[in-house]
Amino acid sequence: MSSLEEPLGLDKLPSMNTVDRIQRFSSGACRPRVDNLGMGNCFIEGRSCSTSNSCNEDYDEYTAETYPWKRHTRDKSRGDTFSPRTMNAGRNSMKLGKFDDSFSLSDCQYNPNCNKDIQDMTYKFLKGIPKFVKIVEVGPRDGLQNEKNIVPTALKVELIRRLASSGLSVVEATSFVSPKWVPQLADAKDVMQAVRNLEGIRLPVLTPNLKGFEAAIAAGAREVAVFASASESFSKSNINCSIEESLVRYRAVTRAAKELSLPVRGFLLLKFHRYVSCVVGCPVEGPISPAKVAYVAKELYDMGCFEISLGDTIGVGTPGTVIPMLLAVMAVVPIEAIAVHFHDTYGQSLPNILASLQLGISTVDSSIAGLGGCPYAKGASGNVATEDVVYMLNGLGVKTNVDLGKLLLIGDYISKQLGRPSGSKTAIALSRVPADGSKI
Ligand SMILES: CC(C)(COP(=O)([O-])OP(=O)([O-])OC[C@H]1O[C@@H](n2cnc3c(N)ncnc32)[C@H](O)[C@@H]1OP(=O)([O-])[O-])[C@@H](O)C(=O)NCCC(=O)NCCSC(=O)C[C@@](C)(O)CC(=O)[O-]
Repeated sequence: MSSLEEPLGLDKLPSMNTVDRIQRFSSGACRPRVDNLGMGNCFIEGRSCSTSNSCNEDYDEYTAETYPWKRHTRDKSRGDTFSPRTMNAGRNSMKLGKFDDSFSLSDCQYNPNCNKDIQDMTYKFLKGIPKFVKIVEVGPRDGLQNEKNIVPTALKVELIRRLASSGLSVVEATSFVSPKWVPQLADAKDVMQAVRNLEGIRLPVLTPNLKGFEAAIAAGAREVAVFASASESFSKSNINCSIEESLVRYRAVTRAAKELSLPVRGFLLLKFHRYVSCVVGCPVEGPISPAKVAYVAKELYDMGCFEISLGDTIGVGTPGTVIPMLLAVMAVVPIEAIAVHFHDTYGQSLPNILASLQLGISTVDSSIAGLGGCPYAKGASGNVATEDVVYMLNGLGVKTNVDLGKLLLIGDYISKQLGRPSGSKTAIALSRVPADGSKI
């Protein structure tokens, strides 16, 4: 393994003091936002509140609700104990069957049901995790944009319809970009017109400039996303302009959207260049500093993007690189406006998501069946699979309102239509479990 391939070690992580400070900042960041883009009240850990004090008060109540064993430890006389069962919440709770028995070891030393140290450690490890996580499904856009064969419009529309019925509240529908650059999404207008009246679902679309924005609005889009890069070379290869030029374009888009009172999401494409050499053979720019990422994120936020999705476009980040980058962004953008978007090239998505959740981030992008890849990012593989994210969140007791069973069926459907196995580890694992042994 060359030094370029070595993951960053713990010694490169910020000190706990920094993390504590930022966590305090994140509660402090719980403040009303003055704009008309749907962020009037702060929204932290799945609940809205209007002042940082009320958020702090809510926190105690929230931790007690989310981690019932915290209360249980205070009331052992009732015989209540921490049980793995309490980790599961929401519509898709895992029904623990045979596996549950394996936790009931007679030796108390190894039994989480009666070991207070384990309860305390578990609580400490999980306490920053939000109670509710919003999943932004990007399969129909990011997932399909890199498909070599043109996917029929009717299939794209059917995929969006099915995803909308799974409990997801946001499904990225398509991109109004140049068909010369992304031929797969040349049918953006037809897709949008077919799904525009779906109820109970937000359907943002990507718009790289005013031309794309106007086409999106004409086709019925009611939410748009702009996408900037933290790397000059990547900005050039993806949207054919410098970072500053892209920010000028996006200011025009956000201004136009504001006039129509439409929300704008901002994507910030990252490349952890330290690792690029092992993917494409030549590091062009060296590492992108967290400060550079924070600068572009703040520009997007200040121009009116209600949410900034931080995208590890080629999936090379590890918690060692992702955490410092997130801390830098959290210092300038309120935590409730930050989302994370990981590709799974090196299998780092779930650890990166867990680290993000521990910092308090509560919006995660993912793609059904792990579809995806960016046509202008060589080596980019699929996004983290939505099924895998929901499986992990269910296991953590975090609510998503998404039905994992339905997701698995949709993932199976689209994988079969595209003629390839699912990229979801959960889907693959469960497809091997006999029907009567399924835990879902
Ligand atoms: C930005 C441009 C358009 C600049 O492309 P350009 O060639 O510099 O544009 P131009 O202004 O010189 O115009 C060239 C032609 O494109 C047309 N044009 C111009 N704009 C549009 C438009 N909106 N829709 C349709 N057509 C358009 C324009 O009308 C003209 O047509 P012609 O006169 O030659 O017939 C181009 O580079 C482009 O479309 N890039 C999109 C690349 C892309 O979609 N990448 C993937 C999305 S980013 C991503 O996947 C990462 C993300 C978000 O998922 C996060 C992560 O994974 O980390």
